[in-house]
Formats: sequence, structure tokens, C-alpha cells
Amino acid sequence: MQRTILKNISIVNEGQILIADILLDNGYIQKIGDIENENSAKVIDGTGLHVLPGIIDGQVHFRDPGLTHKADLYTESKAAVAGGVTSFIDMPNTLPNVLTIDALNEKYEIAGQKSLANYGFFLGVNNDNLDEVIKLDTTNLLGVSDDGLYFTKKGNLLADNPETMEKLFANCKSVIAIHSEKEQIVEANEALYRNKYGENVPVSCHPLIRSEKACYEATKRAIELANKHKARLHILHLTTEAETHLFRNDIPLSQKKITTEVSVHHLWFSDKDYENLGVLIKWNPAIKTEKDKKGLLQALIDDRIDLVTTDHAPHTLEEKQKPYFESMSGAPMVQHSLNIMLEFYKQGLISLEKIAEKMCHNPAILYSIEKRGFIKEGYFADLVIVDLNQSWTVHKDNILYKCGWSPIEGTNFQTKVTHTFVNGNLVYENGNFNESHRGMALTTFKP
Ligand SMILES: NC(=O)N[C@@H](CC(=O)O)C(=O)O
Repeated sequence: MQRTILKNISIVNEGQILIADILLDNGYIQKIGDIENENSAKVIDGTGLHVLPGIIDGQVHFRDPGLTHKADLYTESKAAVAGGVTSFIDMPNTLPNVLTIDALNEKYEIAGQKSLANYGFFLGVNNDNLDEVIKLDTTNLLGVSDDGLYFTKKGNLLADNPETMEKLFANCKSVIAIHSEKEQIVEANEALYRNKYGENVPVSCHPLIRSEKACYEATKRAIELANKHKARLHILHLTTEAETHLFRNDIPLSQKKITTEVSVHHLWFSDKDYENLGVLIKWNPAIKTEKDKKGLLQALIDDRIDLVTTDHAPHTLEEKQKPYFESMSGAPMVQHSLNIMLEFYKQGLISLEKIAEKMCHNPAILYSIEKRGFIKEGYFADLVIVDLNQSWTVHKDNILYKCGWSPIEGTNFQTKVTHTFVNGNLVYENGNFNESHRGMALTTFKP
């Protein structure tokens, strides 16, 4: 592996920005400080550039196996790396649904063959696989830490039986990660709008169907259960300002039993955008109001929200461009999440240090990901270099997703990812890839 020296670079890490050199060797950050140039090492002049720990995206849908006409672990991990993402945790609504350890192991095997970034996988839960889930000793899971569980109505992945919920919260030792929308409320709203519009419900009704109440009630109930059983709960992709008040910011993340995240699209879009973008921004949970969007950013900054994720959920344009009820929910984001957050930085809305905390440090803490998420000697050399003064436009020609489109096509960014290192390998450099690099499974040191 090529020894690399990053010279004179601004290091964004743990609440500070310091200019120094970094030596990468044998996959790790060997030294931070004043480093002499060596003939045998590749030297990157970091003058005027910033380096952050590689982004850890805590929620993606890379569709592999079973839905690979939309995306796969090779294409989407490549897009991820181009956006500065060096590790990801993938959701269980692949085919077969990940409801058994065998299905989980199959995904690790596929990722080992295909993924350019480091990978972890969630196990799903439904009303029938609970005994298997509870039996899990996470330390047995081939060294993985991404032991969250996942609820929602997706194929076979709904756990809505109250007894199942009680038993799960009482017995599960892992992080219980929940897609939090109350299906009964969503179904009642759907009926209401079908009555009004028949099959021609406009997509602008999506946030009224997948309503604030549906989200709030589900989140409140999950928190009650977690408190009752002292379980470790994580609410995925929060979308309403109202829910942000259910979370605390008076204790450090490492002591929190209840955590949450926001996905970049809920910070970027609001219901005003349905008019121009229509079903392309149909997501579950829905993009909501301008007030929600602002409230989410505020809660991210004041630490009621712990992480930024993408919920990268690619579908083909054909699957999207359909009438409201038939159009699939979700859109691809993983290549552009850091750029979006850096755009907020450019607008003076968030600091670089806070971005590193929410996209790098906190996912590592929350999911007990060992030796990643920080720029420290002895840690894996997962790093992203950004130029904060280079503009570019999202265009069909530079979108790397297998589905070939993005809801932010045409957006002009003022910042650019120039280099991404995964485990010390320079996997992405100014539009070029080391395509033969393969990432590693994420390890854990959970008790
Ligand atoms: N977030 C989405 O809108 N879509 C997700 C599924 C989901 O989380 O609902 C997908 O897998 O497409």
C-alpha cells in the first residue's frame, strides 16, 4: 500500500480545525504533525484544502441482493466514495428480506466482493422472527456492530403486533432502529384523500397522508417503550419539528439511550418543492413543511438530533414517474450528502466541525464502530479531502448511481470532494477511481 503524506492541510476533527501534515501508512493514520517528505511516499499538497474523517452513512438502501436493477453494492459504494462516504450501513429491505442471520451473512459476502467502501448491515424484524432476533448475541455477528433493527411496512418487514414490540424492547440488547410512522394513521389518511381525489391524489398530499401525527405518535410510543424497558432506541430519519422536542441534548451521545438522526433531503427540500419536482421527491417519511425543515436543522445544531444520514433509496425513473400511489418512495442521495451539508456551511448555517461531528464522529460512537470516524493516530485512514472553493453542477454526466438520476440535478455546489481514502487507499481522486479496492466489514467492540 502506498505511503501517503498530506502536507499542510486543514484538519477538521473533534471541534477544531488545525493545519498540519498527516502520514498514512499500511491502512492507518500513522502520524499527525510535522512530517518530512519522503521519496517513497506520495505527497498531496493540502494547502487551502480541508480534510474530514470519511463520512459514515448510517442508513442506505443499496438494493443488493434481489433489487439490483435499481442499484448494487458496487455502483452505489462507488457513488458513495465519490461523495466522501467511506462506510455505510445498509437496510434490510433487500430480497430476501434480511430476517435471518443467513441472509445477513449473505450480504457481507456480496459486499466483500463488490463494495469500494466499508460496510455494515441491519437485521430486520417482523412479527415472526423475534425469537431469532432476541437470540442474537451481537458479538457473534462476524465482528459487525450494525446491529440495529428496523420496523416499517415494507414487504415482510412490519413489526406492529403490540406483544412483539413489548417483547422486543424488553429483550433486545442491540440498538433498536425504527422507521417511525404509524401505519394505521397513514392508512386512514390515504382513505380520506382517495375519497376526495380518487386515484389522482396529487403528490403535494404526501405529507398530509404520511402526516406529522403519524410520525409523532409512532416516535412517542417507541420512546415510551424504550424508557419502560431501558432499551437502546434509535429513531431513523426524523421529519418533523414536533418530534425534535422528544429528544434530549443535556447529556453526551455516549450516555444517551435514545438517539435520532435526520436525512439530508429533509434538511434540503420542503413541501414547496413538490410543485417542481413532484414524485421525484416522494420519500417515506415525507418531506414536510418549511417550519419542519428549519426545526430539524436547529435540532441538529443544538444536539437533539445526533446524526446526518442519507436514506439513499434509489429507484429507476420508470418506477418513480408514475401517478402518486404507484410511484415508489425514495430517491438517491449518497453521492451528494456531504456537498449538501457543506452548502449549509457556505450559507453560514452550520460549522465544519459540526458537520464532522454529525456525519463522522457520532455514527462511529452510536454504532460502536471501532477506530473510524475520527482523525487520530492509530485509526483507520478513512479520510475525505474537500476544496471549499471549487464549484460544479450536478449533471447526468457526473451522477454515478446505477439509476442514473438525482432529485438535485442542476444544483450548483460551491464545494467539491477531491480525494477519498478508504483504509489508507486513495480510492477516489478528482473523478478517477481505484476500482479494484474493496472495503472491510465494520467491527464492533460492543459488550
Ligand atoms: N425511504 C423511502 O422512501 N424508501 C425506502 C423505504 C423506506 O424507508 O420507506 C426504499 O427502500 O425505497
